[in-house]
Amino acid sequence: MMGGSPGRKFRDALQAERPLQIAGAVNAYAAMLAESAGFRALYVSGAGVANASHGLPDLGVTTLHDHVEEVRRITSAVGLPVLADVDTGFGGAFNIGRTVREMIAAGAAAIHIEDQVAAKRCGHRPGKAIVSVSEMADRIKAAADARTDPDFVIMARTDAIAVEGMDAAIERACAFVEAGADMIFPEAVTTLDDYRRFASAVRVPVLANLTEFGKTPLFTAEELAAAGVQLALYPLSAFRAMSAAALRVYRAIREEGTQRSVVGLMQTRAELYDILKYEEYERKLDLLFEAERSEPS
Ligand SMILES: C[C@](O)(C(=O)O)[C@H](CC(=O)O)C(=O)O
Ligand SMILES: [Mg+2]
Repeated sequence: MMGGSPGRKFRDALQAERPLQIAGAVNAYAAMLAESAGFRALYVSGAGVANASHGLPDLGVTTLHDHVEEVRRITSAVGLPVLADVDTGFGGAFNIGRTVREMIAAGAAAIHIEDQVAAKRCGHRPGKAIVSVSEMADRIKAAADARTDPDFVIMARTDAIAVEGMDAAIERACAFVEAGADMIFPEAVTTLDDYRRFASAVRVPVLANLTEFGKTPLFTAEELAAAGVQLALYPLSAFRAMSAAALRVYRAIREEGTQRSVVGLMQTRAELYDILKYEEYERKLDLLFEAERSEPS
């Protein structure tokens, strides 16, 4: 187990694996599943917080508190470093400072903050609008200034490719690094060559967002490594799979009057307990009660 602050652990994980694969986890149990599958880092997706926890679209409706709460639940359940999506930072400079402090207190290792206007959209949908380079640079400065742990990672996301094109997006990314961003998340990249261009221009780690049904092809880790990408994000992959499976189960029960045809889709009780370390808890209870019984009254 690597030691240090969550930010340190995230930076160490990046050294241990190229690209560092980061798994989206929509709740604490999903985080445990990802940990058991061997991931070294986790992601709290803004879309995940909105869709999975609140039944809302990813349109800037959720609050700092909603995101922090999700991070806290996950960092309480697993020891892996967590990258948290904070959308546009939840307000002006003071709000962004508060966002960073609250995220550090909740145990996050890193945040990504984007250059969309506050009424943000999913990065893979049309109709995005972005703030000026200087306004976004101010967001980064406010975030970096609020850091209470120097290893806490501030990642700048730019949504500019869809709005202003590749050249402008690369120029922006360079300005954000200048303003203090530790890593860059270019959103909705469409080719490996574009990743290569980003990686060689910014000289800090670049993240590829491999969200399904979006604008970025599902490049492999190997392809991304060859293009100089250092972080590979799978924000909603497990959530999409869980949702499809859940709907099949709900429908089968309604249509067939029994769940028998879909039991094969389910994780068994034994598998669930294995992930939760249920038996360890039971043993602890037994020991506690034994101790109580043997205490003289
Ligand atoms: C990465 C992302 O910001 C998220 O909130 O998970 C989304 C993912 C998605 O909507 O597929 C985004 O790319 O905007
Ligand atoms: Mg998001």
